[in-house]
Amino acid sequence: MEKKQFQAESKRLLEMMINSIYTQKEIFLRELISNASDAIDKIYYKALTDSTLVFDQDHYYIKVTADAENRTLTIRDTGIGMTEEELEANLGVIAKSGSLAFKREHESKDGHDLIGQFGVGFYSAFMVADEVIVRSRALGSERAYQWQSTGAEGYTIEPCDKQDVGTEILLKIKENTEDENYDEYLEPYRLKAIIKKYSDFIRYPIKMDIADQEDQTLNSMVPIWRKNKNELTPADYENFYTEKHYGFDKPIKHIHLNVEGSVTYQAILFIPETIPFDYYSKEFEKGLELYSNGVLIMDKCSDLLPDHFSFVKGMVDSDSLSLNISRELLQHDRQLKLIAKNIAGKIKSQLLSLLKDEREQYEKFYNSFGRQLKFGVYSDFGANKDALQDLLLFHSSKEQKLVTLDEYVSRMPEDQKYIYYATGDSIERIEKLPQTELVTDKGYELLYFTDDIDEFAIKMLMTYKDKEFKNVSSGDLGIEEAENQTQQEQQENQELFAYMTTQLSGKVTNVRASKRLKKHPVCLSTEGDVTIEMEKILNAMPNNPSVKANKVLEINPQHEVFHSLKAAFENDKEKLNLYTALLYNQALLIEGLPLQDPVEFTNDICKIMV
Ligand SMILES: Nc1ncnc2c1ncn2[C@@H]1O[C@H](COP(=O)(O)OP(=O)(O)OP(=O)(O)O)[C@@H](O)[C@H]1O
Repeated sequence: MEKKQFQAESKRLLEMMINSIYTQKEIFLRELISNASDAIDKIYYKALTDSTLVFDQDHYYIKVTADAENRTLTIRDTGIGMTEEELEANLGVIAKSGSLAFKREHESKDGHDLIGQFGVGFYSAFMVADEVIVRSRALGSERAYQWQSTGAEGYTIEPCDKQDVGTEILLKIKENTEDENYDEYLEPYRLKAIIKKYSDFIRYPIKMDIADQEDQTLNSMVPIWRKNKNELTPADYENFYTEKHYGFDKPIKHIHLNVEGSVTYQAILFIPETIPFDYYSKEFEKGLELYSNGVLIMDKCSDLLPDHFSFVKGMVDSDSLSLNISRELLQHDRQLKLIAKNIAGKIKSQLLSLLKDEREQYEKFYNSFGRQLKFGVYSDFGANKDALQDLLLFHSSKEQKLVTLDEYVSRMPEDQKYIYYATGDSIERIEKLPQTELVTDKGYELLYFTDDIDEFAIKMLMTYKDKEFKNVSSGDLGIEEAENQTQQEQQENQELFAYMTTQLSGKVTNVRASKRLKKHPVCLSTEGDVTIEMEKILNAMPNNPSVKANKVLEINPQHEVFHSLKAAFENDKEKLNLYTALLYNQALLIEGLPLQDPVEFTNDICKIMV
């Protein structure tokens, strides 16, 4: 059977390509500048093997000229140029990349990789131009040719005059429409911004006449991430941070990576010092700048950073990414996943060494972004908790400063079963909590949780180095002497506690003798998973899930008040009711919980005064 070739309707193909593959029109300039840079690189390559050719960097540049009056934009290069046949082959056939063919012939060994590979970028010019005229003179040729096209209607090629080797691409910029302002592509400052954004690290100078300055070079040219770390000073990194507008602060640390192996990439990452104003809001977008071959592909690639490191700023450059023809990133790219994983590991080890060697700096960082790390422990059902637990810090009752979990556990006395913590709005408040008395009396260290995420994160962690976490206000504290003593009181006064529990029904689930109080008469504790602090936080949420903690009113059997309760239970139930209400309200106040009826509370106090 005869095999037939597919026929492409090239007119329709071109139209489709021009109008549907790019999401942003401004990238036409990136594509044309990348082509110009490739054309210069080709001379560089040729010079490597051709001794009659000398590549003197100073002779090569790209020049962008806007003529608003005549609505033309010209991109000129001093590159290798195209012969008549090459104009025909490269610009007359869609998806034919002369650069890809060239690349296959000349293996790159020194990072001078050509950018072009798909053979479509050039046509993006038709997104902003009605007509494109290419004048080109190839290296080693005496003649120049002109390729001219209005897009879908086809093209013509004819001889023309051009003195120097290279290519000149003239775009006749479209008239404005209702939806589209094409004038901006004739405006020098706008053009400069587009060039800075995408083509800042093109190796050759990109020049433009702006205001009174002729031939101003717009791009930085040398990507500092390709430089040797030893050649760079801290100031170089700081300047880069500022120039790239990563932040207004001075970064705490930079990470310069040059990774080769199963995945190859370079990156410069920064750990900022201060929180961006929108950081903890939903407007904040995490991500790193992503470059392929020094050309910007994406300005916020979120897949490169896990949420728990969303504060990191910086860029990644890799030649091993799979791009689609619009030079946008292919989703689910395996290489990208590898890079992201690698980067997360590097950030973590940098933070760990900061914690180890520059504690003060780490604490500065932690004050800004520690909350994000704790969110990281909690979210995704704790998937990242093991990776993050050693980066956490909490205020310690013993040290009166932030300590790591490892520091806490390493100095636990042998008889201490749990890692104890207490929750509250501030350190000062927690210090006064009656529930902490027994634990601190025992000489045990206590961690203070003042951030609303703290307890949620710790519940997700459950244990650290096999030690369970214990809220001083909930359940059994695991301290034995206290256990035996209160057990007796509890049994002897069963009826009193049962009576008080009935009095407080709906408010507490139990009243009992406290194991944790030493000097204070009462406190609230909880039974079950939900603590009072968690109840407060959950109930403050917008979709109020109305979660209730099972509260227990604990009475200190060693306190004198307890004798009054016992006496009232025997002789005067009304007095006992009054005392019960008073003690319950006091316990609420200590916890920072609202009183249901403050007027009744003050009346009750007056009753015992008169
Ligand atoms: N300024 C130029 N100087 C010399 N050759 C050029 C120039 N612009 C384009 N070409 C030639 O035309 C070909 C097609 O260009 P086009 O931009 O469509 O694709 P590409 O650059 O190869 O690939 P990509 O679509 O990935 O950018 C190039 O491969 C190159 O051979």
